[in-house]
Amino acid sequence: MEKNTIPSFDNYINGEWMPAVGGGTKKSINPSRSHEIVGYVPDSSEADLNGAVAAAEAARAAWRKLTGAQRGSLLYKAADLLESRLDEIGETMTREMGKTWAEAKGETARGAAILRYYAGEGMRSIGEVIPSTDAEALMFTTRTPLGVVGVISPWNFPVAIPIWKMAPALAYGNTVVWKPATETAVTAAKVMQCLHDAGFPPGVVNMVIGSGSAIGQGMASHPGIHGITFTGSNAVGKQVGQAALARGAKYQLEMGGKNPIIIAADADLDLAVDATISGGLRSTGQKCTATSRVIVIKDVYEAFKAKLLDKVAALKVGDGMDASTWLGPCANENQLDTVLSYIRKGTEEGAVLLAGGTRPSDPDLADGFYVTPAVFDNVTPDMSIARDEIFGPVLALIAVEHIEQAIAVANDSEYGLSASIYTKDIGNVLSFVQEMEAGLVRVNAETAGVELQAPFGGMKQSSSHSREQGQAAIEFFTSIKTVFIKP
Ligand SMILES: NC(=O)C1=CN([C@@H]2O[C@H](COP(=O)(O)OP(=O)(O)OC[C@H]3O[C@@H](n4cnc5c(N)ncnc54)[C@H](O)[C@@H]3O)[C@@H](O)[C@H]2O)C=CC1
Ligand SMILES: O=C(O)CCC(=O)C(=O)O
Repeated sequence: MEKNTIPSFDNYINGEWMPAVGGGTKKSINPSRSHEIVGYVPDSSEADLNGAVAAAEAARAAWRKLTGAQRGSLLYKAADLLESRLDEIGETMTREMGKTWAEAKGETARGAAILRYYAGEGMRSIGEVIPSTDAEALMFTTRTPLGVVGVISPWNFPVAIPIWKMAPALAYGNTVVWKPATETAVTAAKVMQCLHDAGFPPGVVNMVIGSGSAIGQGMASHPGIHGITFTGSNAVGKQVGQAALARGAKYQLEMGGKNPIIIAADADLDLAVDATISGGLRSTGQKCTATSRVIVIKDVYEAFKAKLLDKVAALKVGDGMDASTWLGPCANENQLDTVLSYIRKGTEEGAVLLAGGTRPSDPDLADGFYVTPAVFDNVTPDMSIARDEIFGPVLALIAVEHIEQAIAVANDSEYGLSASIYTKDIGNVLSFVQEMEAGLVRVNAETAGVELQAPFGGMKQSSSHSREQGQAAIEFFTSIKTVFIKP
């Protein structure tokens, strides 16, 4: 189906591609050149969602009865297909949300690795034997799937995040209805095509593309969805959680971050600068694990700042498909507006903008949602740029006297997702690891960079206190059943 050579994509329901019942479509555009349409995608309504939920419900009994190994074999096939389409899917991701092609391909490869990890889950232990007080009885735990799982995913990791939700959901015997972000729905359709080609039975995994208010909220309130897993903003996450709680469904929320990096006086400053740049500015700062508060001990503040500014000045902003680009555009116009408004606010509240924070002067970039990477000096912990999640290429430098103050400032946030420290001092490391209120703490490493085999999630407002990925995923996607058997 082509509209003037621009491809159109459909929902995927009960093993078939189909347009939205009402026929509505939306454009997915390229944030590097906003006039360029990447594809038309469905603007679905409740009728489409109901169809997908009904298909997932009809498929779930047979899917649950397969062995874990049988389910896993389909995940292995999907991984191979995703990997074989890495360039194409990576390019689509770059054209839809702007991250560089290298990052997009890396994320797609990570998607394949996640699929393989959970394919193997089908062969691992799912329970334990517990001694009974009855000498004749055998007591043990097993796991049972939730049923139909709703997956609401954002645009910033359009392959990895939905896969780290869908792969365990499917491996543990659930069926899935997936609502991707419309901004990256073409990428989603290409991921879905891999699952289709892998041969999942009709109805086991479904995709409905549409607005958050219609399909996302519709999923959270749908009585046919037994568990809902969400990644995105705090405001929406809380609505999803409340709607799920109101009807007694299980929910899991991964939301924002305001992640600090602490630079101790004994840090290797070159490595710390590289980690700050990579953690804070890759993917244009649009990671929930992105570094945004850079807390530096005053003894090395000026030296660190000079090295940071040198390297930030060398970062090339441009189209992510251009091999020389280091930093793509913001993913959409709202993100660009948010970033520019925080840059204004930062200056108004008394921080000093040392670099970037403007639209690039290159006329070739005028039609994209570009902003140059910003570094703020003289930031105090009460300023908006030190408190709110900006989700853009903005680094806020905060000077502190000593490590205790650094950790106190780092903890002075409503969020608690990831945090890092650069130091060689074991005392600093131990204080940081023990006192830092974050779900992911990293020593001599950047704040971003989640490993698929380890639990991932935040403290405080960053999550619903659950964990995703690794073995932790089983806690959300299954219920424990305690079995007591007596002759
Ligand atoms: N934790 C993370 O990884 C992410 C955080 N964000 C944060 O959110 C801010 C806004 O970005 P958005 O794309 O607008 O995030 P969002 O929270 O609106 O979108 C995330 C997902 O939720 C869906 N959604 C939107 N409204 C919904 C509703 N009422 N009920 C159910 N689902 C709904 C969206 O369609 C998308 O699939 C960003 O600036 C950033 O701060 C955004 C994306 C990812
Ligand atoms: O840092 C990462 O690799 C993952 C980040 C993430 O989960 C997110 O931005 O939602």
